[in-house]
Amino acid sequence: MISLKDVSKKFKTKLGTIIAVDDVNLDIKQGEIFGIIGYSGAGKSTMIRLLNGLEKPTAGQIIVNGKEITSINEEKLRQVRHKVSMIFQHFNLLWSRTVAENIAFPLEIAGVPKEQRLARVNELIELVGLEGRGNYYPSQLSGGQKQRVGIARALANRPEVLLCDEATSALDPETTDAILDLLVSINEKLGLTIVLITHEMQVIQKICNRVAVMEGGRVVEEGDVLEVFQNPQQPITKRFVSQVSEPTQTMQTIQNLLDIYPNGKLIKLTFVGEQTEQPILSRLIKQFELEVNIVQGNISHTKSGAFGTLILQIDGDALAVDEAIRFIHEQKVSTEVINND
Ligand SMILES: Nc1ncnc2c1ncn2[C@@H]1O[C@H](COP(=O)(O)OP(=O)(O)OP(=O)(O)O)[C@@H](O)[C@H]1O
Repeated sequence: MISLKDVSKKFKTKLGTIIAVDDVNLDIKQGEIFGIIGYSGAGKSTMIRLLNGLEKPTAGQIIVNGKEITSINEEKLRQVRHKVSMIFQHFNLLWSRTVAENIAFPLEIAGVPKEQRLARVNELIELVGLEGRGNYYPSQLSGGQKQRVGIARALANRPEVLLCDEATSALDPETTDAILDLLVSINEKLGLTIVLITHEMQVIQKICNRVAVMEGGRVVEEGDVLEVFQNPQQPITKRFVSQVSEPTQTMQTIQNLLDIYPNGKLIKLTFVGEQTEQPILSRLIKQFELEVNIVQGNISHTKSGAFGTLILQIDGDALAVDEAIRFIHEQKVSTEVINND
């Protein structure tokens, strides 16, 4: 559906050249929800602007729905843009227009006759759950309702791709969940491809099929969400995953335990699927004469399945501790020793 081949984007500034996107290769499949995650300055916004043709790459090719958008003329680019729609963190609504008039706006620009426009607007109002709000002004709506208007407006001309630019970052956690559920239902009902950029791993965990992690303009890791959660490779990915699986209090407890018991070992186990059903902990305690302390346990649900993490503190004879870790490893449970660094 969308392919990026060796794409780079450089900006020339007074302070020198900034490489916002650095040699990126990506393939986003039709009908999937694809997440791009990174901290501020990683290059996410530039990526999304490249995908809708608002920026031209300095090098490389971008193919959207079979069309190479890097070299086509303005007229053809407009046609492609018609199929690629966008929603924004701050909604970008027209404040002097009602909900219905906001949703109708792209239809007016596309020259859709009034009667069809009205019918389409009503359909969209129902789709996004804003029945009865058509005559409200944006100032009379909650944040979540404003984003629903943004989504309805983005869908008006039946796009094939929806780009979401930090679409839930201005919303509280409950409203975020409701908007993410709406995006999933739209993706399923309409078969729409969704590409979202975010700095929140919860968003990726909840709705994405696949994820790309960006750092310094590069895609440093990419894969199925469940796999990336289970087995993050890069330090930055590990940090993002721990946003979800290890609350801040746990990190504090871990630090305290490392300080109090410098001799014991803290290990993190990651389970997936049927591994979660094995009595590994009781076997460990029966087989080894060690002190085993549960620091934290957690189960995270992703779109393609659940995985669990368990942080244990094991103390006792150093050789027995190493053997116990080997034992856990043999049960095909991913094991990581947490060090004081
Ligand atoms: N038009 C521009 N001119 C010069 N530099 C730019 C321009 N747009 C982006 N940059 C620079 O490119 C880098 C990547 O920026 P980008 O906005 O894409 O990152 P981001 O991950 O979206 O971060 P944020 O969430 O803070 O917007 C930054 O160093 C930024 O300052």
